[in-house]
Amino acid sequence: MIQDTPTLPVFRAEGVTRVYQTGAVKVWALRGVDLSLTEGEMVVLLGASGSGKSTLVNILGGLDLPSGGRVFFRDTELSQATDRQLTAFRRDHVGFVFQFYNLVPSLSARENVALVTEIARDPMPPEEALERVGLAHRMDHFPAEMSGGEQQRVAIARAIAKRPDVLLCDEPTGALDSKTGIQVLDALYEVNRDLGTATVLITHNASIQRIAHRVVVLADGKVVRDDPNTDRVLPAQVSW
Ligand SMILES: Nc1ncnc2c1ncn2[C@@H]1O[C@H](COP(=O)(O)OP(=O)(O)OP(=O)(O)O)[C@@H](O)[C@H]1O
Repeated sequence: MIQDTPTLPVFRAEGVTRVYQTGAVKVWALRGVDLSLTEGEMVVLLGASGSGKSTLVNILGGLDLPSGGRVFFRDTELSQATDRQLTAFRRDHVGFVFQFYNLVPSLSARENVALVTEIARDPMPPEEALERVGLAHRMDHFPAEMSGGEQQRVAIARAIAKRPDVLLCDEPTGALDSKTGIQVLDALYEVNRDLGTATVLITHNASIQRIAHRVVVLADGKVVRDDPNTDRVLPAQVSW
């Protein structure tokens, strides 16, 4: 068993709602979510398709605003922020990892990561970011020359190279088989452990919850479970 319990709040959501309106039809994607995320914590977010996971993570990451309720990043209220403030928040504090890697095909792994480090305030060298995700030997490969898991690890290197405070991952292993999926989880696990980056990981694979400090389950736009994981394991111990 691995014991490490971080404590300070990095995100706080209070009564968050999100209603999508398409014509006359309203969809209540979030129906009053209360949640806090602690500095350095790894949270796995589970829930059926349509339960509101991506909506919640997009709001935490400043990609979207709630319809009601309040969201704070440390002392800053995101739910009151202007577009310009949200852009600055995302640039300075958030790394995103999505199911599809969105790498530039004509650029090497190193160059894909350098796209971000060239505009960040205090970036790590692209080489260090790639080493952290186990790709020291693939720096000059192009996306088409890499496996899905390697491409996703380049995407993780790109997300962490600007040293974000939080890493928001929406189905990062959704397109991967078990072997490459575990390599991707290893990279996320080590970033969280070694850099202390608070991490939210959305997944449909319930066995992945075993690597989390805390497990949150959404159903129908509400938190129906929010529990610490007292028996954390390494990604290699997850049965896929
Ligand atoms: N842009 C949008 N316009 C209208 N409805 C939307 C929009 N985005 C999401 N929804 C609806 O909001 C609800 C929650 O969607 P969300 O994508 O947050 O769920 P999810 O739990 O991430 O699902 P999945 O696991 O399938 O990705 C769903 O009913 C979805 O159809």
